[in-house]
Amino acid sequence: MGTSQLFTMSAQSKGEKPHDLNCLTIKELEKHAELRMDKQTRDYYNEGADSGSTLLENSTAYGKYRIRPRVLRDISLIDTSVSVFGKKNVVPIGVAPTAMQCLAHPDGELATARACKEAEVAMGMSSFSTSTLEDVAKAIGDHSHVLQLYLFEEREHSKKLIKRAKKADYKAVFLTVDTPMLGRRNLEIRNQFKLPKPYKIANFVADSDSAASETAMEGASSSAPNAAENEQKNSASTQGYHDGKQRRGPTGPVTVHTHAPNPTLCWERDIGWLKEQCAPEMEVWVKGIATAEDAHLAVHHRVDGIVVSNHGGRQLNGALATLDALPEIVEAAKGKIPVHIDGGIRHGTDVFKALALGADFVWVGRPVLWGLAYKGQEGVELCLRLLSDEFKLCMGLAGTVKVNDITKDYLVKIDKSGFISRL
Ligand SMILES: Cc1cc2nc3c(=O)[nH]c(=O)nc-3n(C[C@H](O)[C@H](O)[C@H](O)COP(=O)(O)O)c2cc1C
Ligand SMILES: CCCCC(=O)C(=O)O
Repeated sequence: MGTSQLFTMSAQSKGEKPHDLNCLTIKELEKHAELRMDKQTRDYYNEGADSGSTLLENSTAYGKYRIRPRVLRDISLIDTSVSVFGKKNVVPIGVAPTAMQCLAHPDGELATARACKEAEVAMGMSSFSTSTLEDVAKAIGDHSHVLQLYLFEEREHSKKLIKRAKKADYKAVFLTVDTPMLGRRNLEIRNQFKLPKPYKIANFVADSDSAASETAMEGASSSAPNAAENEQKNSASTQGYHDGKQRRGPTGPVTVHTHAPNPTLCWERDIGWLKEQCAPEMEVWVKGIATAEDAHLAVHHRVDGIVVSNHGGRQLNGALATLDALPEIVEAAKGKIPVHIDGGIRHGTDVFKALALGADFVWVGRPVLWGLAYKGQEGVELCLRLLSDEFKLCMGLAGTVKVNDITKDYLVKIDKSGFISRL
């Protein structure tokens, strides 16, 4: 009997799920997903803006740190759990909001929600999902779910969405603030990305006032009387945002390319307004903070929390990797509001390092999409299990038994010449 089989049986005998011997790491999950996704989806999910250097650095930044493990500490009882949005989360890991999950698997966001419920992990739901926010809320039950929001220039759409989110028991709104314009994603442009039939940007189909709005999503039904016209509008506006020639006010049907980027967003007008709309049921967080200055402003405008994010390297290429931006943001906000982080997290040790540098919680984007493409709900569960198991192992081998024990004392920074510095 091979060692891997033995390992599998030992996991099973403890009542844990058996290993998937074809997929033991997030890297392997990425490879499996690559084979299962069509080119348009693979390019849309995996690419970063411009040369993709920020996308790459989000992951490689973790390699600048090494762990200082402590020993002889009785780590037989490790508690990886934390509390987020008033609920227990079994690990300090959540599923970041990513758009259009039906591209990866027909069950899309519903499969992700069921996996999050099973794994007891919080889910971020994109406004631009291919399932409605109500259906996702039903699928996740009373486990934590938050709604990512693109605040549209057309406030009415956003108002309705917020109302629906409250009713569906979303715990918070994550306002995405790093998309005043759409980042330049060259593969998306070259592929002339469109959501294929029969999928729809589900939240705005239910919300639409007319058949025109319903059919004008990417992948519009050709049976609509004005489908051809809308199709044309869609690709024209996509082009307009990508080449930066002009900004049209986003009137008409809600599409990703016309409505998500909002160049008018600002602290003074929009945060107060959003807090009013969300109170008292839902918290307001800002997702896409990259500097101490903006962390101070977030505290000043009394948001409930921050997600340090560069949108997975899909917006401003050349921006700092999120892990590199984290320390100054933690210094500005720690103890005042919670600081979460996303971008490039591919190992349990990455989660440990982000927490050691002061993050309270991490969110994971692409690996979940890869899990979805690999095996739907089961694949997302596998993704979450790999990261959770690795994180628990890291905690134990580093000599920590509680998430709160993880501090910068457990890390050193190592530069390119091998010089090691304590933090
Ligand atoms: C395919 C894709 C779609 C995304 N869609 C959204 C979205 O709708 N709203 C949002 O705020 N962020 C979106 N993001 C950004 C993620 O929430 C998150 O910031 C990022 O994926 C984290 O980096 P990671 O993929 O390296 O984990 C998207 C990311 C990807 C890869
Ligand atoms: C305007 C983009 C909407 C989806 C998204 O956030 C992404 O693809 O990164």
